[in-house]
Amino acid sequence: METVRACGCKGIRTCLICEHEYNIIKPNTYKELQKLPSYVYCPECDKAWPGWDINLYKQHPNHIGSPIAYSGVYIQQNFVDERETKLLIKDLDSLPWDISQSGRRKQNYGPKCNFKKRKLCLGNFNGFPINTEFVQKKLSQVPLLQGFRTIEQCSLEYTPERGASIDPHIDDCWIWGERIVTVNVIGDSVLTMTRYQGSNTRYNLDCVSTYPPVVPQSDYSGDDLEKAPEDVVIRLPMPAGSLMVLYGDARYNWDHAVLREDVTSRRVCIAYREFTPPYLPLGQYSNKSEEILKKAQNFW
Ligand SMILES: O=C(O)CCC(=O)C(=O)O
Ligand SMILES: [Fe+2]
Repeated sequence: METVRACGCKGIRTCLICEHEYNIIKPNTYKELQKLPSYVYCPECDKAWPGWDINLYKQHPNHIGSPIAYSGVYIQQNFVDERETKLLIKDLDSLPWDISQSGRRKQNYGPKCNFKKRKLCLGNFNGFPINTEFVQKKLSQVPLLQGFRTIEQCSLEYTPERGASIDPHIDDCWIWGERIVTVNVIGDSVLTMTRYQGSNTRYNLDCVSTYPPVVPQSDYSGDDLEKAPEDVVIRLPMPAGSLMVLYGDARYNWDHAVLREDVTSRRVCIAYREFTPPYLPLGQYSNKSEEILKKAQNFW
């Protein structure tokens, strides 16, 4: 699909709008993944239980079946309350939304990054909207996020009308640090995890071995639990108001995706990213990031 599309999709990315306009038929990832063994992660017991329906996590502590361990995910429910959610949505919607790919809209505040050439520049980055400052303050209170310095904040909007989704991917590993933070503002949804099978050259994964981990690697391997099959799907709940952090194994060894079928009402989340160690103060490339880190302290 090389046609320039008004919806914002390019190449292999599609949404309902361009699929209808250009009669694009795509394999149904949701249906395909449903054929595999699947587990639903429970934030309360930090284990994944057999099943597909995301509501299964709500059965805690009365889960059914044999759980498996799933490492590298932290979910804090009710991270933002109803009053904060209402304020946040009103304030985000008072700022312009840009169209993005696969039916999403976004509000991106951060430096310009060329992932292919591994080049970073300030662009027009001037910090973050003042009305979102309280969220960053709350993030700084989370023990797992000690030392997290936000350098990119990106609001994302998904609607069922546009059939919005995000294809399975790993976030870039040259510039974006270990902890991938998402604040789910409205619209319960699901992050679907599948094992990454591709090469080390994609997503700049080859950079990971060149810097130290930020989150200490735990020695707990879930030894007492059953092992996950190779071809497995792990479903992570993203209820409205919750905080999610991906790190370690879940961050680097698994693709994450938001499937169209899991967007049943308007969903808005805010994604936060930090620099990799070489771009932090004292890092090898700190001279390239100094100005950006300064701008990132600003709220306008
Ligand atoms: O919408 C989400 O929760 C995931 C977004 C995402 O994976 C990304 O922006 O890289
Ligand atoms: Fe991502």
